Amino acid sequence: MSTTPTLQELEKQAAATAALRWVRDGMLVGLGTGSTAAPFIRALGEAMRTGQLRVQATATSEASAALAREVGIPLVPPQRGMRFDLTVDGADELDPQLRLIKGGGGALLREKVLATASNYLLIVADSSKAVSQLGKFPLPLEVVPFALPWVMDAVAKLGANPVVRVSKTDTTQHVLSDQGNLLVDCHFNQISDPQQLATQLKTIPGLVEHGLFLGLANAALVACGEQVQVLQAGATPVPVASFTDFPG
Ligand SMILES: O=C[C@H](O)[C@H](O)[C@H](O)COP(=O)(O)O
Repeated sequence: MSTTPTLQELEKQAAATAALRWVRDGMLVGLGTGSTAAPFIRALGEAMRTGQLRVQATATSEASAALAREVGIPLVPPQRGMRFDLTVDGADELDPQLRLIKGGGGALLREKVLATASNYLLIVADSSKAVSQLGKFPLPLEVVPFALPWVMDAVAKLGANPVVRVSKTDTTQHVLSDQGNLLVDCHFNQISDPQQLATQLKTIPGLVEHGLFLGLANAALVACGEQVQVLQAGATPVPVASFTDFPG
């Protein structure tokens, strides 16, 4: 039984489909995780099936790798010297400087690894993700289980209310990342200085990674209804149809 898609689902689809314009034949592509990255992976698989594009890819999660295999995108494992021409990923929040909160789907560690190893990080998002200040969305952390109590104490001292992520269907079960680590969602409400917070979080032992992505995104495709705008840090948004500054 098919249901009518919500406006948010249509926006995710529109942003994801527009991202195909950034892909060139022969690229090594990083595949993001989540409900906006997934339609991009499907659209890329379809473009490969019809012979429009040939690419290789690496995925930021087991879920995205499974989807990529399903739609026929060849996957390559991580290796020395590997750089991605393009990574396409979602975000939980993005601000006008293209600073991001990511990790709502628990994939922040692999996502940050690929984002850092990419020549171009393209974010795809529905209109609800664009904010003037980061922090309404709880900041995800990936934490080694042994270190949990001390990490919780340390982030509370930074002004957060930290909550260990549990399964939506069984709240007695902790959600684990693909690496087998815990996820902690830090409720700050607002993050006035993301760079300072990122620096402080990096000093906490056992905190493997945090979901602040600063200075990593090159552009974001944000859909508002059927219109997709290209956002770049410090630049006026332009409609995707008139954007020409592609990578490579
Ligand atoms: O860990 C998950 C990722 O950071 C996602 O890209 C992020 O949570 C956005 O996901 P969605 O596109 O489902 O809103």
